[in-house]
Amino acid sequence: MQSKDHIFAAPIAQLGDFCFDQNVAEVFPDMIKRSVPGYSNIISAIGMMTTRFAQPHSQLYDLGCSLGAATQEMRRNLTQTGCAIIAVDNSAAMLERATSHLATFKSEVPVTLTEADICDIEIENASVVVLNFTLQFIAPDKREALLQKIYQGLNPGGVLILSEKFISADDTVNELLIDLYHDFKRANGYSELEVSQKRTALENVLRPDTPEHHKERLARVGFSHVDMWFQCFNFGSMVAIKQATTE
Ligand SMILES: C[S@@+](CC[C@H](N)C(=O)[O-])C[C@H]1O[C@@H](n2cnc3c(N)ncnc32)[C@H](O)[C@@H]1O
Ligand SMILES: O=C(O)C(=O)C[C@]1(C(=O)O)C=C[C@@H](O)C=C1
Repeated sequence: MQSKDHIFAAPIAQLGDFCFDQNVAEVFPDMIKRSVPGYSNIISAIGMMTTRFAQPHSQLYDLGCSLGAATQEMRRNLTQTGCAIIAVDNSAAMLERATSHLATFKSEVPVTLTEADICDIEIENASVVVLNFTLQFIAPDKREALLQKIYQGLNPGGVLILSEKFISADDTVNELLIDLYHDFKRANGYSELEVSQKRTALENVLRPDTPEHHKERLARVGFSHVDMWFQCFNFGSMVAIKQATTE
């Protein structure tokens, strides 16, 4: 039975910055399902792209894995031999639950769960790298170096799947998408107070970029083929492909 997200349901006098602590980890499946439009579609597509892009005897990375939803979907859809998945998160509470969650599924694919800052880990012999609503929580001045490391650690023909909350470069559209997003949250049972308090708590920790900024930065670090494959309101997912040597 999944616990319901009521974290911001009551007035919080000293509202601090949002963090992925025990309270969040306990309700995370409900929180992310009711807070990210298209989340389940994105997770399914990560599985489909794993089937296409995973290379034999390579590594796949889930960076900011939370409870391992993307890791499990990659594992379920891996048809190549000799692959291993490395799932990284800097929240001990998330990893603790990821360990028990992933253990409930049978699989021959080895998964290494690592508690670390994704800015500090090595990426090597990678065919698939997933940043599923994680980069937005990385300090903006650290994002390019992280993406550069990912690009360099990817094998030719490898893919980065980057899902994010976005801002629109057009103020009018940005306001519309934020309003539609809040309508989405209300339709999913969140109160005005929950929407408002969560928005305040996220202000200093979730720093979204425009799709254009993402595309420019991904091209700058070396990706040859970049575009959005999914968007719903101010949330979406991009693919960035490292040129295969035969091209
Ligand atoms: C919105 S959740 C990601 C959702 C998850 N990828 C999924 O698909 O269900 C963001 C995650 O990134 C993790 N995170 C944030 N900053 C991090 C960092 N610097 N290093 C590692 N993990 C980080 C958080 O602990 C949290 O679990
Ligand atoms: O922007 C918001 O209001 C959100 O709730 C988004 C968001 C996210 O994109 O990661 C923030 C925290 C949780 O991880 C779930 C969803």
